[in-house]
Amino acid sequence: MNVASFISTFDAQRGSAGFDDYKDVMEIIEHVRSDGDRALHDYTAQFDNQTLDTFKVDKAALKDSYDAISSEEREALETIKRRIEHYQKSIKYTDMDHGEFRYVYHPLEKIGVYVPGGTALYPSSVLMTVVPALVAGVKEIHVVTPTFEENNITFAALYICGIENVYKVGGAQAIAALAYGTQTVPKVDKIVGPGNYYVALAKRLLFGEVGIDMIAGPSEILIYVDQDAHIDAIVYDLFAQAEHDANARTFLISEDESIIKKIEERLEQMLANQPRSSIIRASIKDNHYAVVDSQEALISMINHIAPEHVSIQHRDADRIIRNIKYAGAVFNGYYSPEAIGDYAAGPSHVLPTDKTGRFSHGLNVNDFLTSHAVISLEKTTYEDIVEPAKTIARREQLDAHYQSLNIRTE
Ligand SMILES: NC(=O)c1ccc[n+]([C@@H]2O[C@H](COP(=O)([O-])OP(=O)(O)OC[C@H]3O[C@@H](n4cnc5c(N)ncnc54)[C@H](O)[C@@H]3O)[C@@H](O)[C@H]2O)c1
Ligand SMILES: N[C@H](CO)Cc1c[nH]c[nH+]1
Ligand SMILES: [Zn+2]
Repeated sequence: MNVASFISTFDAQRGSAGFDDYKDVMEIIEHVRSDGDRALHDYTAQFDNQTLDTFKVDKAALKDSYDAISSEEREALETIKRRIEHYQKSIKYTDMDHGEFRYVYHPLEKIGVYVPGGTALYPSSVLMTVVPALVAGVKEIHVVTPTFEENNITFAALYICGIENVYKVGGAQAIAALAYGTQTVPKVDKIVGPGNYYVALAKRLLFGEVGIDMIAGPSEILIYVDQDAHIDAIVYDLFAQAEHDANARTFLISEDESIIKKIEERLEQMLANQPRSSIIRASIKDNHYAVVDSQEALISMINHIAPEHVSIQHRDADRIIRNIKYAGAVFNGYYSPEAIGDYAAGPSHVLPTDKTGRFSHGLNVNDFLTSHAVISLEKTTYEDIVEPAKTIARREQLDAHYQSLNIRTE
């Protein structure tokens, strides 16, 4: 497929929700808003097959989970946590004080974190969301997750982060619970974190009632290769995103048609023995690859789709990466596979999907801060800048504005 038809097929197939999906998720949201915990019980039974006495996780259960993981797992979580902390601390804004104007930053008071748990455990998503929030100074963090097994590594990661408020509930109903509050789950100011199609749709619908970080839905990767690509490594890189969800998207691009053919053949062979092969097969569509005839076409394709992950395993990687404007995160070369970013590189793996990278960015410490300007002018500065303000106030025919400015110059 060439680039133009690839882009139009992509746009046509894009998972923008149909009316029925909106209707279903709106119904879930409305039920949670009016019936609180009772609705959470209903949906947890319907979608997660769980009948729970309470959603709130006992603090002791978090500690038990921590005690139950191996020392190797504990060390891995702690090492990754330190790396994420280090990265997030280095990008925290500091106050800029120029004497007259400054911005002040405050951590958000009360946030909700969605940690996915439908088809896999996500302790890495605990670290990638909670650590930036802690670095920002958020004091009250409430975590929802459809993680029901006893002594699990997601709870262990929460314990390591010192999180005490955890609720076993997932999907759109968990987002609605955090947005409106229920008898058990408190209303928060902002919800962050990734999740499947239903979670992403609920965040979309509830934005405004509650703050959201971004649309971080089903995973995506675009991989650009040249003829020297390591075929098996590329197949695993594609599988690694496809295995998250039947709605994940993978794109394989090259100017060399023969390498695409080789990767596609190998992909079929390797799929036979791959765990989660049915999810992978559902996710990898027949038309997920394209042959580009120029790197300019590739770059415009990337900037159009703004994929969650772009992996460039091509001899011209540096030149291409310089020209990418919109993407969740960009991975340069063979030793920067996307999966290292999922766990240990440092930047959060919570990234915008479904083209929303054109206007939003990966989760970071600044998503947990609000800011406001403080303007304090002396008479001389006021007099220096007031005339253009008066001119525009007059032109806007907002007389009180004009008088408010003018009276101070008389
Ligand atoms: N973009 C990112 O930054 C990022 C990061 C990590 C993971 N992810 C994505 O997170 C997702 C994890 O998905 P998951 O499903 O394993 O876990 P999940 O926790 O996101 O979703 C599970 C919940 O979905 C709800 N659900 C399932 N089927 C439903 C239906 N038919 N109707 C209504 N609700 C339904 C259930 O309540 C269940 O608890 C994947 O899509 C993965 O790609 C994205
Ligand atoms: N690739 C996912 C984001 O799309 C993040 C993740 C968590 N664990 C493994 N992978
Ligand atoms: Zn992943």
